Amino acid sequence: MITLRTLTKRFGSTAAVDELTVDIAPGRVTGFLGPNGAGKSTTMRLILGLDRPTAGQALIGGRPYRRLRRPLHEVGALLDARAVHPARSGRAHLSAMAASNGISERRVDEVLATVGLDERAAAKPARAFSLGMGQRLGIAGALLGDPPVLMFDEPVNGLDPDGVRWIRQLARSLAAEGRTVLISSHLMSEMQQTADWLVVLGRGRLIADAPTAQVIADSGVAVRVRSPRPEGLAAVADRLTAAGAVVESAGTDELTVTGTTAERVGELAYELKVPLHELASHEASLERAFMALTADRVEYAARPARTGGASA
Ligand SMILES: Nc1ncnc2c1ncn2[C@@H]1O[C@H](COP(=O)(O)OP(=O)(O)OP(=O)(O)O)[C@@H](O)[C@H]1O
Repeated sequence: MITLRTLTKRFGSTAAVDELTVDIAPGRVTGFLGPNGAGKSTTMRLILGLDRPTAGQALIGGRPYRRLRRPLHEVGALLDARAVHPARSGRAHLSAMAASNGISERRVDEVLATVGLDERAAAKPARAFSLGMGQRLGIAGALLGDPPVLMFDEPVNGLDPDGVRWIRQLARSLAAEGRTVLISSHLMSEMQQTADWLVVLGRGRLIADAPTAQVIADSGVAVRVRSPRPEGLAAVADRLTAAGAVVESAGTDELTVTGTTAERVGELAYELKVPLHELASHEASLERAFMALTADRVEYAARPARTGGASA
């Protein structure tokens, strides 16, 4: 269990993490989401005692990191896959970690096998590692002490589709063993498949803490609208935005709308005399749910040119 209580970290006038209170429970994969700069990495660093909070607490199994007696056996983390000495081999890196924590060389063999690094790959110097091999080595390091709590920051970064699937299965099996698994990622389709639960941050604040399926269901259906008349479509978009719907434009002839119904869009198009070539409802994806949740909390927003705003 990871427990955050009014956790706050300021850098000058920026609140990177702002009074964050949430529990990350064992036995499930929790996806940690948020736009760039939302505070995910800072939160993970605070949990690991790499930064000191300005206020509040981050606890692992009820204790702050600095009070853990055998940290490697209580929490394992992959934060930066490049944080390995470039001249050191993967095996030497893990052996050094193991030796300084009273862990046997046999466990090094075990974790290398778990992450799929064979003898030859593990003998290479870290500078010769691909990004994917670096991620696997980082995960091997996180698993070394067989900890009940695991945190992976962007673990699928640089992995090929096989590697992505492997991470998904690993995360799910670690959670099924009753461990706490916290994973940050920007790949929404991947998180939709991997995470049972989501914690979503926006500008350092908690904006969702709910089962993945609920976050998606709450965002409702997405309505796709196509018209050969860009001006007419822009007028429909403006009216929908004014009524509180979230409108995204894909080019000048297509909109995706959440927070309304296909019926409402059809009536509006009829009222404004806009011919439609397509009007269809789809179950929302996590990608769309995420955009709706964080629309007004992104640091750098790209606004659709014709609709005059994507937020409601
Ligand atoms: N050492 C630091 N000094 C000053 N500001 C910082 C520092 N670390 C982070 N920040 C700021 O804190 C905020 C949160 O950053 P953080 O890296 O935690 O976000 P993130 O959600 O992990 O983003 P990303 O998805 O881009 O990795 C940002 O505004 C960032 O610029």
